[in-house]
Amino acid sequence: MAALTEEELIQIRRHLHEIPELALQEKETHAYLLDVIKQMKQDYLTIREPAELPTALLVLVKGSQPKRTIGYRADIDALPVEEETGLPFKSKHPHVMHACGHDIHMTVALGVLSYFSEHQPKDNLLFFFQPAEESESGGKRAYELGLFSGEWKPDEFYGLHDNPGLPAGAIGCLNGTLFAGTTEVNIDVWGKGGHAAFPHQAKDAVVAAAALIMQIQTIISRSIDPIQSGVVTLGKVEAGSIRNVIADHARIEGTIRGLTQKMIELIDQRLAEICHGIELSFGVKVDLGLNQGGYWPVENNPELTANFINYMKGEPDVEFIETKPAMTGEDFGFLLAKFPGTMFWLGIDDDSSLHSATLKPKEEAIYKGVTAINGFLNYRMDQ
Ligand SMILES: CC(=O)N[C@@H](CCC[C@H](N)C(=O)O)C(=O)O
Repeated sequence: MAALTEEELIQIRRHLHEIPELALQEKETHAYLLDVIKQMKQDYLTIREPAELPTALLVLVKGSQPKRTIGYRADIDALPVEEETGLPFKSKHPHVMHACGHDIHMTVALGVLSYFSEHQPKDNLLFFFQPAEESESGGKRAYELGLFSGEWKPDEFYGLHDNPGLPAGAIGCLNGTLFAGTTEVNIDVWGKGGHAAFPHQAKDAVVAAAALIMQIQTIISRSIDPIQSGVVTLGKVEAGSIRNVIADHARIEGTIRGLTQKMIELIDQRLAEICHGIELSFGVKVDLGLNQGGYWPVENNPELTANFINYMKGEPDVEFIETKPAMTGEDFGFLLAKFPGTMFWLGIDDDSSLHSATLKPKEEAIYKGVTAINGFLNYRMDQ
């Protein structure tokens, strides 16, 4: 089979888009990726399906004169979002959608892999199809399970994220911190239930949670140097069962973002203090759970990233855009702390933001992305 064509890649992307799966549940996606990869020329490929992380997939392409192993990572999970694009190939899985464009990430990786399955690379190439980027720390899990040891250890690692704010197919990057570090926040407020008519005999978890939410929103405006930046978003709140029963429990889930580890720790600390204050003022118990997982700030390696940017800037067929840091998180930050490398953006030109139910990436980005990455890898392997 020849390297995958633009039309074939679009069909692959549409199929992946139809079968989104949540973190660590990516069985159908894994099986489909495997099927596509097995149809490629196998002469230089070794495929690995790690039992310890069953939805992950690693493929090593044997180089002709290897000086190094270059890693390339694509994340494969989706989000609990009900799709509203109206596309003929919209998600077949209720309440799950590739709303972060990981279908594009996988397709670009397959395009690059199929090219190098036909044109043996000089260096070894390691493709890592990674489960669980949105939650459950797939990158960190893979590392801690030892998946990157021996011949599977990359000397340098690259990965992309799609970006609706950039023209389709444009490459964006920054030599520095590209993405924020994040901490998942879980808060349980425990009060005392009761009759709606007798609030003085209860400890209302809803009122305490409401006050807590408003106080948390003062952390960024009152405790953080305005010249620096951070984010606290509380995306999910659950409490109560019926209008006339005072709730004894409220659950709040959210995420903290900061461009440095110090910033994240400062926000974590203020959050703990505010939770304690709510306990005192409302007579409730507040359990605060913080989990950073592998969502460390995405720090691009200075030398490798300068080289990457230099190539992309000099390539007439690539539209390169120097970007600012973003408050998105990525567990590729963990892998870049273990292996030097570069994360970059691929433009998909859409009015909808990442994580929205109406995200519709422009598919012309796929082939442009594959071409830019193939060009960069060939350039890198000549160095
Ligand atoms: C690119 C992207 O959107 N990534 C996610 C990563 C989530 C990290 C973690 N589960 C959290 O919620 O903090 C993002 O939301 O930025």
